[in-house]
Amino acid sequence: MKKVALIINPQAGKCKLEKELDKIESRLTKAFAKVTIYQTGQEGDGKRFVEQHAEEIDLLIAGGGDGTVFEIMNALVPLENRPVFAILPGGTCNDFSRTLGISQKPLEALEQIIMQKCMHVDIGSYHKHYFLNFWGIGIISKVAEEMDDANKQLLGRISYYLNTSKLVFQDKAFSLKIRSEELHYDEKAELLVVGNGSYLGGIQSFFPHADVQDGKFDVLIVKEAKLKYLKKWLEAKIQDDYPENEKDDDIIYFRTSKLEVSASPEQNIDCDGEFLDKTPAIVEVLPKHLKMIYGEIQ
Ligand SMILES: Nc1ncnc2c1ncn2[C@@H]1O[C@H](COP(=O)(O)OP(=O)(O)OP(=O)(O)O)[C@@H](O)[C@H]1O
Repeated sequence: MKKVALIINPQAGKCKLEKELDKIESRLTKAFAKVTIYQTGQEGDGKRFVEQHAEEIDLLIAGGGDGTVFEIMNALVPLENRPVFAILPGGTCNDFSRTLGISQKPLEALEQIIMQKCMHVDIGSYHKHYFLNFWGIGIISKVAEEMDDANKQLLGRISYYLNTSKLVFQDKAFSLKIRSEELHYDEKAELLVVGNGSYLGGIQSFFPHADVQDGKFDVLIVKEAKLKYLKKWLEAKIQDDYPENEKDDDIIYFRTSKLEVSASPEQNIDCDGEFLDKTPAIVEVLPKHLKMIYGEIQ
């Protein structure tokens, strides 16, 4: 790979990457023949850069938090000639970079990127929006909506779970209808998570064994989000083992490549932490759609 572009959000993660930018630039220019570094000034700049320049380059690096990666990836996925994509993690959670075994230390991550180990990864899609990590409705979106910024800054990813534990005591049930080849569902639920990557909120929580090359989502429906499930999810993290729940009627887990989802009342959709739409939606895998750089996958 010769032509490389790094799009960096200098504000992300309390300027984590910006502080290392001189070192990042000198290392990249040593490793590649042509390097362009573009610093975003506001939301939308990353998208414009991709639309104008991505098809001319070999490797595109997104430097920032999950919001920056989401914006850049969403502009990249629809292009016909897509460069190899890499994430230089610079935010709080950096979920997909973790799934790909990329170091959370920027200069170590940069060395992994320079090694250029690539794999084709699945992308989630709905209504021409794309996600790397998850798509969800129900208490998952409420967690993000109700998370205050001060908590997020102070406690980082742990605040995600503190908020979840608050929410399991509230009644958030809605009528959920799912149509997929593997499952038809017509009942009350409090949570639906469609997972692509294995990390959520910086923790390998819901789907520790998710495979980003299998052309399938991991889908979790929780009928009633009792506190015992929160305990199970945390235990699953600790034991690195998803709780098999065939015996537990309140949790349904299945895998699929496409599902149609509707809800009553309509629900806000949380797509990799961004809120763009409400239900109904058709959620689909784009198999092995992006070629991405990976590090040490466990
Ligand atoms: N220069 C900039 N100043 C302010 N916002 C920016 C800038 N460049 C991009 N943005 C927007 O800021 C939003 C948040 O960025 P991002 O998620 O990368 O950082 P973060 O919020 O610090 O990270 P995290 O969400 O992991 O805590 C994104 O939607 C992005 O488009």
